[in-house]
This record gives sequence, structure tokens and C-alpha cells, in this order.
Amino acid sequence: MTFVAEISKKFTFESAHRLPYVPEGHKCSRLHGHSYCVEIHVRGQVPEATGWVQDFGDLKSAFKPLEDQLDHNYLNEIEGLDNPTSEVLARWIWVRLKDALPLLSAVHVWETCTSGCIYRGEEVDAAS
Ligand SMILES: Nc1nc2c(c(=O)[nH]1)N=C([C@H](O)[C@H](O)COP(=O)(O)OP(=O)(O)OP(=O)(O)O)CN2
Repeated sequence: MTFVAEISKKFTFESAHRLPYVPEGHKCSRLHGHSYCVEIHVRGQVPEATGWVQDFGDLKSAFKPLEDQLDHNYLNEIEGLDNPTSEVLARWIWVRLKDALPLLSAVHVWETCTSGCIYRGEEVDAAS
């Protein structure tokens, strides 16, 4: 019997950032750092022959080049992350992982232990 499952793998990295568009005096306008946690989710069929959706190792290799870019870096200086909110970062990761992981179903960015964002690849037209 084949069934559907969603697997995930967590990665952690340390980065500095500031949010340039928050109101004056907002704490996040100041340069500060986070121990980020990112969960990459992949969803698909589990064939009897393998018993898995995809090797966790594939998720690790796909995320490695992004981890190298993000870890111990100033996010605002990375192309596409001039406003590095959790939302923008989650989508930034999604766009860069989608080709390597066609079954990608969610990117969950934890900025702190209590604050995070889940992106599932949905786009909204500017007109709507
Ligand atoms: N929707 C979003 N809101 C905020 C973001 C964000 O990326 N998306 N980011 C921040 C700051 O970067 C901040 O560092 C994290 O916010 P916050 O949860 O307020 O941080 P605290 O650790 O101070 O949380 P407490 O629970 O109040 O201790 C702000 N908002």
C-alpha cells in the first residue's frame, strides 16, 4: 500500500539583521542577531519499495548552500534580503530550494523560540 506523508528536517544558523521599514523607535530597527531555526518540509507518496518520501539527506544537501550563505552573515547584505523579516526569509529559502526539492511543501522559519513564519509557496497578484 502506498500512502502520503510529510517529512521535515531542521537546520539552525546564526545571523544578524535589522528591519529597515519598521516605525521609528521599533526595537527591530536596531542591528541584532538571532539563532534561526528553519524546518524544510517535503510531502509526497511513500512507496512500499522505499518506505520513505525522500531521503532526509537530500534535504540536507539541498539546504547546505543556503546555510553557507546565511550562517554568521548580515542578512540585509544578501541579495533579496534587504528587508529580512521571517516572511521574506521563508520565501527567499523556498524560491532557492524548489528546483532541488520538487516535493517541497513548506518552509518554516523560527526567528526566536516563539516567533516564526510558515511559507507554502503561495503568491498573490499585486492587483488582488
Ligand atoms: N511579522 C513579523 N513581525 C516581526 C518580525 C518579522 O520578521 N515578522 N520580526 C521582528 C524582530 O526581528 C524581532 O527580533 C522578533 O520579534 P519578537 O517576537 O517581538 O521578539 P522578542 O524575542 O522580543 O519577543 P518577546 O516574545 O516579546 O520576548 C518583530 N516582528
